[in-house]
Amino acid sequence: MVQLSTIVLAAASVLPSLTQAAGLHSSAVAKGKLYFGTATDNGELSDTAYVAQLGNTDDFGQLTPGNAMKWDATEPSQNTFSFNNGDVIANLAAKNGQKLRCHTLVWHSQLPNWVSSGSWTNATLIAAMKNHITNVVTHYKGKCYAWDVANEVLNEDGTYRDSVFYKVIGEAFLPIAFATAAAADPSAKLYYNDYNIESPGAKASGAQRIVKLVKQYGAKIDGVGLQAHFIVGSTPSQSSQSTNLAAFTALGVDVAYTELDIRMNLPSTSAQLAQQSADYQSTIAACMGNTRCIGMTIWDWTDKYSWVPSTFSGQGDACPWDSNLVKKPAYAGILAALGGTPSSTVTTTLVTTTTSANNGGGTGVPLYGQCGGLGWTGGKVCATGTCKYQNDWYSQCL
Ligand SMILES: O[C@@H]1[C@@H](O)[C@H](O[C@@H]2CO[C@@H](O[C@@H]3CO[C@@H](O[C@@H]4CO[C@@H](O)[C@H](O)[C@H]4O)[C@H](O)[C@H]3O)[C@H](O)[C@H]2O)OC[C@H]1O
Repeated sequence: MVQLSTIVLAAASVLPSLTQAAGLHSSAVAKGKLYFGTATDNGELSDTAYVAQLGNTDDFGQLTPGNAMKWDATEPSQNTFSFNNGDVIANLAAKNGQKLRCHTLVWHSQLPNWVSSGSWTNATLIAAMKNHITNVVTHYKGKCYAWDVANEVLNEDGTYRDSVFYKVIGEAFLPIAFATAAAADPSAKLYYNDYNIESPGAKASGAQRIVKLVKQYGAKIDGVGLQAHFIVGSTPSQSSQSTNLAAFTALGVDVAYTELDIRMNLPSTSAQLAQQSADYQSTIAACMGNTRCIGMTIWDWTDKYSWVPSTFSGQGDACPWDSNLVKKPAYAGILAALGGTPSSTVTTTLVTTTTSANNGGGTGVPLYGQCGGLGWTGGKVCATGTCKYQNDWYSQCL
């Protein structure tokens, strides 16, 4: 009996090093990335529990406003600017010590009517676009780590989308936009941002053409944002994403995952949640494998406020936390790809420590419902070979 107590106390004395939990952002930074972050939106900021986790800088070192900096929000009528909602999020990020990705300056969507339906000439639209960019970027000067200068200007085949900007100005609207943003805030990183450019293909090639175009005009472009609005089970493979990232970074720009979420048909099943975890993990791993993939942002962190259900009928559950703000298996998948240390309870650690002779550790990929792989701190093998997902990690044998 005395001997057993001694063993338990000895195990407890090493607990801090065994149970030190590192969150998503801390783990990303420890591996040389600038941030792991999340989008947020003004309507969510009255939810106290939501705001508490949003400000948890162990998980989130960066925020992106989901809507507050778009053209319809910042310049609803010509030359009348409104920064109230954007300021709320910029100030919150500053208060929390989080980087701010600013989103977005030139986009065909969420444009006020005066832009999308105006009677423009080449000269008047260039002037209006430059005025918008100059005012908005100047207002946030010094506060934005990066700006998504242009968003989604490509069709799926890599040709230009038929936006008012392309129709009236032609492709020159892109270098003009980047040059204008650079003049207003020389220290902000300037990004081209799009979806379905996360694996090689015509649209990714189109984005690479844009990088070259902007550079050819002598304007600054620092990076390409890959939105990564994926679907469970059809997320591009890690190798395809890695090849794709390398094609961008070979052009001398940074890359970042800017709007990552992975949706599924509802209602979700445990198999879908397991696949979602694997899909998040392979995507984050692709970024981790490229030194110029500087950060990762999820498009909000909880299903409670995800944009997905209102946009894609019958789909949802796209985030790493569920609508009760509880971590899903996806969280563990992301953390494993970041090389982070999962949190575990004292009980788990003690059991793990005293059964280390059965340690099944190993270097495998941790998947929902399995244990003994990377990220399962003690490497404990359950009698059944499976673990129960509880709290925020696989903490009990079934
Ligand atoms: O409150 C929401 C905002 O959260 C929302 O933010 C935008 C969300 O994503 C970006 O734009 C969308 C990107 O996905 C496109 O659909 C894709 C169609 O192809 C599929 O293969 C792919 O999986 C889909 O993602 C949407 O058509 C785009 O709108 C954009 O950068 C964010 O600003 O905006 C609407 C607000 O109500």
